[in-house]
Amino acid sequence: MTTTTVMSIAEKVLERIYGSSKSTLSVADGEKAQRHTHHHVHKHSYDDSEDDICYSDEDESAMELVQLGAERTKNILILMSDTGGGHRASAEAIRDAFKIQYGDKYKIIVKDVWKEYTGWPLNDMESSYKFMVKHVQLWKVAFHTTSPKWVHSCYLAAIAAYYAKEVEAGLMEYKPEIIISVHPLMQHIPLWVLKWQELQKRVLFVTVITDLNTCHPTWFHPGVNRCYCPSQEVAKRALFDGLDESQVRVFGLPVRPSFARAVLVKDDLRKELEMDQDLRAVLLMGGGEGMGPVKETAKALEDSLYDKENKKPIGQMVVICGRNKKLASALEATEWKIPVKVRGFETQMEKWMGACDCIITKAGPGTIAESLIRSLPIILNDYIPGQEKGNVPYVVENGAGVFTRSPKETARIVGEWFSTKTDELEQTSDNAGKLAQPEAVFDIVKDIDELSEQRGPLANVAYTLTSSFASLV
Ligand SMILES: CCCCC/C=C\C/C=C\CCCCCCCC(=O)OC[C@H](CO[C@@H]1O[C@H](CO)[C@H](O)[C@H](O)[C@H]1O)OC(=O)CCCCCCC/C=C\C/C=C\CCCCC
Ligand SMILES: O=c1ccn([C@@H]2O[C@H](COP(=O)(O)OP(=O)(O)O)[C@@H](O)[C@H]2O)c(=O)[nH]1
Repeated sequence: MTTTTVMSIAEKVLERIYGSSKSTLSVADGEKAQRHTHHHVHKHSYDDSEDDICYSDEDESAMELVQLGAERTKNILILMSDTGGGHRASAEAIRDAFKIQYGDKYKIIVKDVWKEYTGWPLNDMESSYKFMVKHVQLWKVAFHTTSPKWVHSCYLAAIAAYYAKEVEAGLMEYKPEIIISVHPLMQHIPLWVLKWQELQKRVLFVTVITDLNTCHPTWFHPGVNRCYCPSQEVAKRALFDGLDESQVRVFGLPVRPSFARAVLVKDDLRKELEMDQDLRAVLLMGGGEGMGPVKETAKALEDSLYDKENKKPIGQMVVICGRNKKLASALEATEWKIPVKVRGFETQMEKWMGACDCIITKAGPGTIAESLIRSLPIILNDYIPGQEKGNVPYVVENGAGVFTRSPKETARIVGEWFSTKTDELEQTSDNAGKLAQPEAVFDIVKDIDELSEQRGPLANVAYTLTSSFASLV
């Protein structure tokens, strides 16, 4: 890809937005489209410091608005997509933590702006993603071939050429003073839009990464105010990809406050969830989509948790199928020798995790982080190539669990944990608890609040100053 090609894509984007081809661009790569257009109805001059803003005459009237609206509720837009269940879970975690910490100070909107405002392929990432991860080699190729910056920048610039205006309209409906992206593909286009609208210094843009280790480089955009990394490993990658230390913070992966703050008693939970009070319990799941070898593992567990000699169960099983309805109906229709609960998409995961003694799951980062908070020993039975690969050593090397793809081996391990190797179960549980970062989500929202406070009330008038934005709403 040559600079000229990137330039022509960027020019096309500007043409789409401003309907003019007279824009003069200086483009080093797809990320660095500088806007020097004649489209400056409201021009403001900034110096390099974020806090030091020089005002023009127009801004004086804005300052009056600032004083009037200084205490106004600030809008936060969280950009997410239901590609898997983890992005929504993290978005909701951040929303809930803001509510707990700051009450009505912020109005939080969680949205898939792509889905609501754009067209194919952005509006249907869920099914494209589901298709690709089902054909796992396809995902592997897509993940790795799009990793180089020039490749994904070109794809995203091409998409922006078609949809930047729609994304702009989407952002404008919510007039956010703060944008939080919890998805790897939601940095570039919104940041371009902010840049073209000269709102980059007024609207706070932060990324919260929801992968624990081998994340895709699209997560790292140098234009963000903060990049929250869940682990030191991800932080290293961010720095390597060009982010500055001042942009990077490591607090952990945001998990819903219902996990972090609730005091849960196993006996009470089992009563509430109508589980057996005495038998040890294994939780079996496969992320929000119910992926991986869930059915085969359930069958194998039925055998390993049944004492044939004494004709009685030595454990019980909970299977959470998420949005996989086919899996749920197949398991519900099965007769089991041991106590089994089959559930669809559960909204109170903290309770099911709190009621169980270990978990079997694919290597989804959300499920892993939640399990660690509940001190659950983890058996990882699958991972999505690319972003989930690195989650396996994260769990195994820290002694919080084991990895095996074999349903029989999985069932054997659980059988031993529940009978002859209870010490190992306890030790693994202790190790898991040590890795837990229940406060991460609160640290993240506190840092965002501090950043927002540093900007002062000026951010409140971001959308009264920019004519082209205002004309959209
Ligand atoms: C030069 C040859 C190129 C060959 C590739 C061909 C076409 C590109 C097709 C697809 C692009 C694939 C994008 C890859 C980057 C995605 C970054 C990433 O990590 O995304 C992860 C998310 C899912 O989130 C993860 O979910 C997990 C659980 O399931 C887990 O929770 C994890 O923590 C999460 O991170 O993936 C996506 O959202 C994928 C969206 C797929 C979009 C498909 C659209 C396909 C149509 C055309 C291509 C258009 C745009 C692609 C833009 C690519 C920019 C990289
Ligand atoms: O029935 C379900 C199944 C899953 N989840 C949540 O969905 C998220 C799954 O995220 P993860 O990163 O583990 O995997 P993904 O689904 O993204 O592949 C976790 O927060 C789970 O607690 C849920 O709330 N209800």
